[in-house]
Amino acid sequence: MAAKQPGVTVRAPAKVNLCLGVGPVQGDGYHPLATVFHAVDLTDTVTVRPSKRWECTVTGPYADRVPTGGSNLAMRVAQRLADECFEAGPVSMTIDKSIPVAGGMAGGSADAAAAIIAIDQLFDLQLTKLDHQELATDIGADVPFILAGGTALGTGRGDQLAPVLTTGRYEWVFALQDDGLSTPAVYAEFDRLNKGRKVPLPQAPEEMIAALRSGDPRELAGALSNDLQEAAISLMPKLQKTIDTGLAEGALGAIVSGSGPTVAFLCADRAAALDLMVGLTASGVADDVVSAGGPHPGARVVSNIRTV
Ligand SMILES: C[C@@](CO)(OP(=O)(O)O)[C@H](O)COP(=O)(O)OP(=O)(O)OC[C@H]1O[C@@H](n2ccc(N)nc2=O)[C@H](O)[C@@H]1O
Ligand SMILES: Nc1ncnc2c1ncn2[C@@H]1O[C@H](COP(=O)(O)OP(=O)(O)O)[C@@H](O)[C@H]1O
Repeated sequence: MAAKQPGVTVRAPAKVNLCLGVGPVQGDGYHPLATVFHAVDLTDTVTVRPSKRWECTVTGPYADRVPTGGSNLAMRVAQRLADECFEAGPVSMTIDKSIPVAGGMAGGSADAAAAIIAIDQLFDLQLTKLDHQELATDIGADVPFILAGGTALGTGRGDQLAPVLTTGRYEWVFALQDDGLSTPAVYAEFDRLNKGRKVPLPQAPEEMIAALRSGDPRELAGALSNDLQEAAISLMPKLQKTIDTGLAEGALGAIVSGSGPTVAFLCADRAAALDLMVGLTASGVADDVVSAGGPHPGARVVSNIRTV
């Protein structure tokens, strides 16, 4: 086993589901989805260096909420590749975390996607795109999209992807909560709320796809939808006030991001986003407020470290 360079740094984006259609739970415990993923320029940065022993350090505002052992999704990727590939071995990993933890923005998936690219390059494994996708799908349903980035239709568990044509750039404000929501708990709440109802299979989101092609943020705002929103609000009722406040403060549209509890607000432009950040911060309906634009590329190498 020999690393080809002293270190590799990869950056990976957060996502918001612009629409999230959820079908009835299947025998494997997963729900069939029809979702449009959208990557935004709120990113985590993962650096790997060859090491004699496994190490993981997390920095940034959410560091204390992220595991550093084998349950860290990025470490899981690195350890899997070390087990499976003769050329790969232990690494010292640093995760600089800006994506909220358990926020419905795929932060753990972003780190896992970054680790796939970083370990491949560090040990020159020469994995194919298909190898990347298969490993990503195995780690988690959101990981394949984070590798791809941009805006994409996700079906199956959310891991079957097709790119969606978009025009222009969209400005978002995200209202964050200190407490996270567990993804399995939100899906379980969706099942509980729908007990006795016939949940249809999710349909292709044609209105959303047309809105993205138009490039008009007002049209996009009208097409936002999330079948998990009711469940997320049921588990965290204060999110309804966050949504109402952001809309009253001028957001074009609002949606719980994935399984929540982050709320995503779509704004007319950058100036409107900055105004909304001020309004949301002053109202106290979020523990933190950040802005980001999309679409953004998927996980990418930002530097090959040449000196140790
Ligand atoms: C809800 C979504 C929307 O994009 O993301 P988040 O908002 O959590 O980031 C995803 O479906 C989350 O994807 P991800 O967090 O990668 O899920 P996984 O680790 O594969 O699965 C965790 C658990 O979520 C549930 N799950 C996940 C995906 C899916 N299509 N149906 C499900 O029921 C299952 O209970 C599963 O055991
Ligand atoms: N690299 C990682 N970053 C964040 N959380 C991680 C990571 N690896 C494992 N986890 C675990 O996964 C859980 C969900 O994390 P995250 O991906 O941020 O949430 P979500 O699925 O809501 O987007 C966390 O509570 C944490 O225990």
